[in-house]
Amino acid sequence: MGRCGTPAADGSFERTPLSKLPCAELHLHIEGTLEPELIFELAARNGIDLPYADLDELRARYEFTDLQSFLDLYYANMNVLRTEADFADMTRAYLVRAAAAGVRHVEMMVDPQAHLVRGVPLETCINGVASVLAESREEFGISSGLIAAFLRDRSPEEAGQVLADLLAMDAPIIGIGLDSAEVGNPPENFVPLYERARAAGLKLVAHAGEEGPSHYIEQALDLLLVDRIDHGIRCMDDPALVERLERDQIPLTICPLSNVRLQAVDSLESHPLPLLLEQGLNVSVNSDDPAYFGGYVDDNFAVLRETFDLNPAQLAQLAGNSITGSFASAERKDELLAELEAWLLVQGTE
Ligand SMILES: Nc1ncnc2[nH]cnc12
Ligand SMILES: [Zn+2]
Repeated sequence: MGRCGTPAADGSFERTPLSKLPCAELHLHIEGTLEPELIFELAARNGIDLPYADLDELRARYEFTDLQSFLDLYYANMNVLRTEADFADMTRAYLVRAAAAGVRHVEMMVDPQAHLVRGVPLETCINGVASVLAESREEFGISSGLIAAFLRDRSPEEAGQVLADLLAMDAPIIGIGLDSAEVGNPPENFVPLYERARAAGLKLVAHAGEEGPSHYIEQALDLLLVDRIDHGIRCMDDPALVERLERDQIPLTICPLSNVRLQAVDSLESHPLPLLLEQGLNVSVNSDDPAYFGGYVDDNFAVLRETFDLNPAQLAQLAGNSITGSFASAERKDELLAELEAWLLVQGTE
């Protein structure tokens, strides 16, 4: 199928807007949804002096050269999150936007250590986020799960203690993840953490091959035994690994706008996602930290569609991968795949 839409008088091509593509979002840091307006609102509510005079001054900082330059601002802005209500408001704001984007299931990460080091108790961040997720299906039509992500640039011992505390409080988490500064902090450092999480019946994901080398992806698979890889784009450096990812249908949660903004790729045009999709890998589209990278999941789909001229069947394949790669129940997956099939049928007639 070619482009759908109508050529404008000046010859440019105006695409017909697609009706909401139903999908799952599998790679989303809830703290990365903290929009500048909410940062100012929470700072005022909590009596915090921000180091920015106004929204424009804050927005001027959203120019990143690499992952670390983003992480510095991401962690600094979290300082406004102090109470359960702050975490709950941030989570609700994301769900409102995600529902508008077509998200029907979300598995979101939270970074407990980033709050603990600021003196915010585990219960405050977990209960604040989880209280809103508990109602997400009823309120927003979005089923959900929470993943506790561990900071790989802090010690494995600290991560182990936080996992023990999460288990002791019976935190409503479905799995664990591994994020923050990747290069120099390989998956192999966290083998005992992942063993403990697996023994507790948790699902396992890890960022690997975002900025770090392709063998970090292999370590995450072989040593941590992860169920999916967050990012994974550096697999392109190793054809045998690409073949393995295809053969074993390992889900890769890809974040195109993030990769562009953090300069993990030279440009959107050179992003490997279409090649990986064409080669049959289980790649999905996600927003990572949408408040920082210029768009939510629908924006990511829109730029991909525009840049690579993706047709509805290809968009449905990407959305289908997000559903099959999720940890949703078999029943929920069937429900969402049926919705997607209905979406695809309608595309031909719009
Ligand atoms: N893209 C990303 N990579 C690693 N850690 C993160 N934490 C939040 N966003 C991240
Ligand atoms: Zn991420």
